[in-house]
Amino acid sequence: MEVESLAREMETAVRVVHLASSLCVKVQEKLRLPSSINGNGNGGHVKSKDDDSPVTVADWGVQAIVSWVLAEVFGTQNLSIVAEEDTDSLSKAESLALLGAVSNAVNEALSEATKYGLTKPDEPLGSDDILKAIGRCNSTGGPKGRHWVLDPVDGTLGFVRGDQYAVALALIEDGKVLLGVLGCPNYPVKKEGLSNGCNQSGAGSVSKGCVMYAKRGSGQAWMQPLLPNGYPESATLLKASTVDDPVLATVCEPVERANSNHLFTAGLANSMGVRKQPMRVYSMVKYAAIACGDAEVFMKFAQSSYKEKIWDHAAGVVIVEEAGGVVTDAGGRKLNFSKGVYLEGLDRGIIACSNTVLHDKIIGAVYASWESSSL
Ligand SMILES: Nc1ncnc2c1ncn2[C@@H]1O[C@H](COP(=O)(O)OS(=O)(=O)O)[C@@H](OP(=O)(O)O)[C@H]1O
Ligand SMILES: [Mg+2]
Ligand SMILES: [Mg+2]
Ligand SMILES: [Mg+2]
Repeated sequence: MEVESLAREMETAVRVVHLASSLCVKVQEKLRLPSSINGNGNGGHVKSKDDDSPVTVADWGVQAIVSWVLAEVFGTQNLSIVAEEDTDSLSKAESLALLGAVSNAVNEALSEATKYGLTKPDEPLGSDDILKAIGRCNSTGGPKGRHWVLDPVDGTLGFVRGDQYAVALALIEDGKVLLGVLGCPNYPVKKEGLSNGCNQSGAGSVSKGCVMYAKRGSGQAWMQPLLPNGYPESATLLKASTVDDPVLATVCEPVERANSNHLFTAGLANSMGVRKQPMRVYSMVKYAAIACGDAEVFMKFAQSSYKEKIWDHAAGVVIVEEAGGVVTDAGGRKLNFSKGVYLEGLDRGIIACSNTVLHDKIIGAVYASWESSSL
C-alpha cells in the first residue's frame, strides 16, 4: 500500500476527530455543571459498565459520529470498524432518556459538519440511525484487510473528572497501523510552539486542545490546534524529545493504580536514576506528550490477567513512532495489532519512548528489575 493513497482516509479521519472532539467538549462542559453532579443532569449522563468502568453520552456520541461519517465517505460494504462501545445498554427500554441525550449531542455536532469540511445529514439522525451507526462498529479486526480502530473516548474516567482524555482513531491494514489520529481537547499547547514545534523552551501563553496525526512511513507527525468553531488552516510538525539521560527524563503513566503497577515503575525509574516525579495523566494523551516532546517515557504495566486492547494504543503508537519515538512491549518487541481486539502476546507491559537510546536503557532496566519485583 502506497502512503499517498491514504490521503482521503487521513483527511476524513482528521476532520471527523475534530468534529468528535467538539462534541466531547460540549458534553464535558455539561457534565461539570453543578446540576450534573450525579452524572445525569443536563444531558451529561454517566453509566457504569459491567466492569464498573464509566461510559458517557460522549463515548456513544463520538462512536456514532465517526461511524456515520466513515460510512458516508467510504460506503458500508467493506467497512470494518473495531471500537470500544456497543448498544447493549443504550437500546434497553429504560434507556430512552440516555438515547435521547446521545441523539441530541450527535445531531448538534453533525449540524456543524460542514465547518469541518464534512457532509452533514439531510435531516437529523433518528435514534435508529444512531443505534445502527454505533452497532456497526462490531468488527473484531484481525490479520487481513483494512480495519478502522476507534476509542471514542479514551480515559473516560479523566473525562468525567473534567481532566484529560482523548478521541483515538486509527486505520490498520494487514495488521499494520497505517495512520493514527488523536484528539486531545484538554491538552495544554504552548502557543509559540505551534509555529516551531511544541517542545520549544521559554515561557508563553498556553492554549488548550489539539489534534495530532501521523501516517506510517511518512517520518512526520503533525499537530493542529482544536478551534472552538471549525477546522484550522495550519498544522505544525511534531518532534519527540532527544533527551536520552534518565536524570532529565519525564516519565508518564496511568493515574489509576488498578491500571498500572506504580510500585514497579517507581522502582524501575529509581534504578535508572530518574529524578522527576511521574506525570500521571489519563488516556492516550500520554502518547501525545511523548510525540510533542513534553515527556520522554510512557510506561504501563497492567495486571497480568488484563489484556490490552488495540484501540487503547493504535493511534498513539503510530504518532509517537513517526515523531521519532519508539514503542514496544517490555521485551522490546513491537506491539501486535494483527490478532483481533487484543494485543495478543504482549510481554508484561508497554514502553513508549522518545528515542531509541532511552528506550534501550529502559528495556535493560526492566530485565534487571523484573526478577526482584513482586509482579
Ligand atoms: N484493569 C485494567 N488495567 C489496565 N488498563 C485497563 C484496565 N481496565 C481498563 N483499562 C483500560 O485503560 C484505559 C485507560 O487508561 P489510562 O491510561 O487512561 O488509565 S488511567 O485512568 O489514567 O489510570 C481504559 O480506556 P477507556 O475505557 O477508553 O477509558 C481501558 O481500556
Ligand atoms: Mg481506552
Ligand atoms: Mg474508551
Ligand atoms: Mg471505557
